Amino acid sequence: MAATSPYTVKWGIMATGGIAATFCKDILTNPETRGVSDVRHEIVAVSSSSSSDRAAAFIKDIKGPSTAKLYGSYHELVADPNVDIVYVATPHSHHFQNAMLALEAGKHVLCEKAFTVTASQVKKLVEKAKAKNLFLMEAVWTRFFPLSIKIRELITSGAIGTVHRTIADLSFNSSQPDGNLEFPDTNRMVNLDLAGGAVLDLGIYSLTWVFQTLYHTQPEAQKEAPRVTAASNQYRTGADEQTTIICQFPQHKSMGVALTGLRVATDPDGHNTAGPAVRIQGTKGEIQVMGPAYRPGQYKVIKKDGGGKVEVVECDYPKDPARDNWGHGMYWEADECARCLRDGRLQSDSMPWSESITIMETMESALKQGGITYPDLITTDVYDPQSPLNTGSR
Ligand SMILES: NC(=O)C1=CN([C@@H]2O[C@H](COP(=O)(O)OP(=O)(O)OC[C@H]3O[C@@H](n4cnc5c(N)ncnc54)[C@H](OP(=O)(O)O)[C@@H]3O)[C@@H](O)[C@H]2O)C=CC1
Ligand SMILES: O=C1OC[C@@H](O)[C@H](O)[C@H]1O
Repeated sequence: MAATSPYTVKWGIMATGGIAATFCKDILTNPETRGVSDVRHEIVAVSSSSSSDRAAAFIKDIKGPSTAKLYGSYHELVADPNVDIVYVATPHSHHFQNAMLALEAGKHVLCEKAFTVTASQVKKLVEKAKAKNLFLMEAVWTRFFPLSIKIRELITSGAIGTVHRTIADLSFNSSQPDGNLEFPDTNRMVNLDLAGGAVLDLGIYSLTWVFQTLYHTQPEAQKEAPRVTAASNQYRTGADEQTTIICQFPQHKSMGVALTGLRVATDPDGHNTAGPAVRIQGTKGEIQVMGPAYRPGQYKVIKKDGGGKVEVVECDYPKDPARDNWGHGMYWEADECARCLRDGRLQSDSMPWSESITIMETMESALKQGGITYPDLITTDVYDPQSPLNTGSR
């Protein structure tokens, strides 16, 4: 029998910053290096809001195909008939306007986390995707790791009994001796105009662990939005520099604690000496995930009746020797997009629209309780193709 050829998805890349390079290098790796043969990826166009020269420098940097179209505007990218799906890799402040620009142009969308700045913006994107029969997904890559899938399976199979609590932390030590953070005030990590702050950049991962262990694993009819209690410390820019979010799921008698911050680190020495980044606690035992929460390398299963024995599972991120030994782990979410497009699915079961909305509502509530407010330009849910967020006139 003849082998079926892989389904090829044609990507258009919106923005040329750090994560765009990481993602593109991943999708340029040979899928066979991770045991995948049913889908493959092509980069057919790259756009920069600053210039087409910047797009050209980007494609050179990632050793991308010379056939890729190079655009000096996001509008040109979304108008390219050869592009199937747009990867939105701009700062979170821009996601709503940029993703809507692509959906309006009839493109499927994979949008970086945090999906948007407000829950109302996510809802508008979902409505548009539904109305136009387009695929849309928040790029929470961590959900697609074999490690995450395995842990969700362990939970649903009852391996650690009924899960009543998850504690997850993603925090970096960016403190300087003068009391400031290491980022200039204009940097996207702390700049309110770019939706800066710990929650939207890092807290989303702590919440990912809370949600994928206490919410996603529940039967559809029993999914329960959390009661949210939160507190933030504000940085001098007005962004949150440290936030703690308690998610209470009363019907399930469970609680999630999502910690995030830029003052002290989850992993102070970079060797996980301080212990797990995530603890998933059930009646029959506990799963511990060794950080960082966005890209863990190991988990442990500690059983209540395990007699002191701990199962330790290492998790690999396959590399491609033909592409400078590259392989970061973003290819798995890209493979999921390809399969959804191939199968005509508008949303992924692993990161469904309803869950993105509930998580965004959780973050919005936490930020409100922490007294964090973002400018109108980036919180509006009114789409404007000529918004400076779409035209690049910063
Ligand atoms: N999944 C993951 O592991 C990670 C995800 N991210 C997410 O990706 C997004 C981008 O982050 P990252 O790549 O680190 O950011 P960078 O600052 O490195 O890049 C952002 C890019 O967005 C474009 N852009 C458009 N307008 C602006 C503006 N006003 N200010 C700055 N940049 C602008 C620029 O590209 P151009 O000039 O070409 O238009 C710029 O290079 C964020 O939402 C972040 O949360 C980030 C890191 C890791
Ligand atoms: O998504 C992310 O993961 C890694 C962090 O370094 C980065 O700030 C964040 O955007």
